[in-house]
Amino acid sequence: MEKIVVKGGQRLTGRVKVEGAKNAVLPIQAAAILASSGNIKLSNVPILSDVTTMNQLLRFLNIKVDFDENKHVLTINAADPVSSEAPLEYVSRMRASMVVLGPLLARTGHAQIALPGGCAIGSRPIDLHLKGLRQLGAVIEQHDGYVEARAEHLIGDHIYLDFPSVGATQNLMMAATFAQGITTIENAASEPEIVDLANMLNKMGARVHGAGTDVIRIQGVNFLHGCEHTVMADRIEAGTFMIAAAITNGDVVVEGAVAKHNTSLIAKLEEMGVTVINQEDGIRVLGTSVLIPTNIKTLPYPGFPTDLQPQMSVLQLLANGTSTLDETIFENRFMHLEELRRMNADFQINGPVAVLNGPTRFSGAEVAASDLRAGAALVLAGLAADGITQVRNLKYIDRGYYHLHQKLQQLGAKIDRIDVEDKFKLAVKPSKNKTNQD
Ligand SMILES: CC(=O)N[C@H]1[C@@H](OP(=O)(O)OP(=O)(O)OC[C@H]2O[C@@H](n3ccc(=O)[nH]c3=O)[C@H](O)[C@@H]2O)O[C@H](CO)[C@@H](O)[C@@H]1O
Ligand SMILES: C=C(OP(=O)(O)O)C(=O)O
Repeated sequence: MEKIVVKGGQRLTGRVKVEGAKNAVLPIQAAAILASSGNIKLSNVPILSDVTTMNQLLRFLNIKVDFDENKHVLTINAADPVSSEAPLEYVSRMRASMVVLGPLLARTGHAQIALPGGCAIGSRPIDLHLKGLRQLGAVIEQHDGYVEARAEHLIGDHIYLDFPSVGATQNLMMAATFAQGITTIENAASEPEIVDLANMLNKMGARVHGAGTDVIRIQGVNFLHGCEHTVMADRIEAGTFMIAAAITNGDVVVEGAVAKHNTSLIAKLEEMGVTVINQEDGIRVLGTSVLIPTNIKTLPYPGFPTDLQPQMSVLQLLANGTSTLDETIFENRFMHLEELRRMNADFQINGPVAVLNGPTRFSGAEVAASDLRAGAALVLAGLAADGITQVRNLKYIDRGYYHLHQKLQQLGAKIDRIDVEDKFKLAVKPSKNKTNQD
């Protein structure tokens, strides 16, 4: 078992580079299923366990996948006949496996996917995905823990989403590329990752219009082919480093970060007294010694992203007074706060609202990540804490952050990733060499 160990108190300075976006590349990998000829060549692909899981799932579906990790280039070829079943083994490891439903159904007329169930942050139903696919003419049944969809032909329709679900919008957009006629998705999600997927689909020969707004129109085509595409920068990873800079009163340039993708975060950082400068090569964040409290509500894009809420709660807890956090997207996304209590945080949770009483003097403790962003939040709290913080359950952090500890190290953090077994072995058999325990 590995842990991230942080000795707090260092001001972060310097430059850090953002990877390609996890939440953009996963649906884009799934979209490759639709290409019955040619290679899909993806650049700027992040090296993350979720990307590996999606690659394994594609291979299981009889699709050729080659990931050149040195170059961050992923080549996918789905020219051979594709099988249509995604078993629980993959779906349970990564909920985003669900986005193969739309493309599999469109390509093969059949898709059988293990039901994902909930996860640590909430229940995460897929009713909107299924409702939309039914409107396109799919017959859908649930049995033995699977959802099974069939459709000889999908036919375009007007779909209204009760909530602008990111995954449902992606699944429906991909299914509709092969539907006869025109599909309109109203109250569609407008996240930048939706735009990235639409751009990629259009390079494959699809006709998707309006992505990035709340009405997306897709004119069906008969055939999609290979293309080349560069995955957008990860706005959540970028935001995590921007918050880390603010947490340590640092001065950090987040290279490759796109300001227009993080306007809500920038507005909230500025409200708290942090200086944010939009530069040609990224975003520079300069901290402040006195953070002003602020109230935050998570919302669909362009509202404040739920995926930055746990990290931002750490900054709010450092502010000079009481802040609130209203989590409207996932009903159970405060798990990190209970761990932060072990680091001296003072807060009350009233349903979807957390009242965070700052200023907090975090003290180091042993804590465990319950999900990806909770893990990032605990590492960030460790950067500001007195003493040593040890964060367990790194498998969650590895889903969405590439070399988080090394990147923070480059910025001056005293942070390491250690194998607990090795440490134990070291403790029982001390080496003659002197080791630096910092
Ligand atoms: C891989 C990926 O891109 N994951 C992101 C995606 O997840 P994901 O696509 O799962 O998120 P959704 O936008 O679908 O979910 C948002 C809300 O809608 C609800 N809902 C969703 C679908 C449905 O059929 N019925 C339903 O009720 C969910 O329970 C949740 O409360 O968007 C979330 C919201 O920005 C982010 O936190 C995730 O990081
Ligand atoms: C919730 C997240 O991802 P997923 O939807 O893959 O669980 C996330 O990226 O924070």
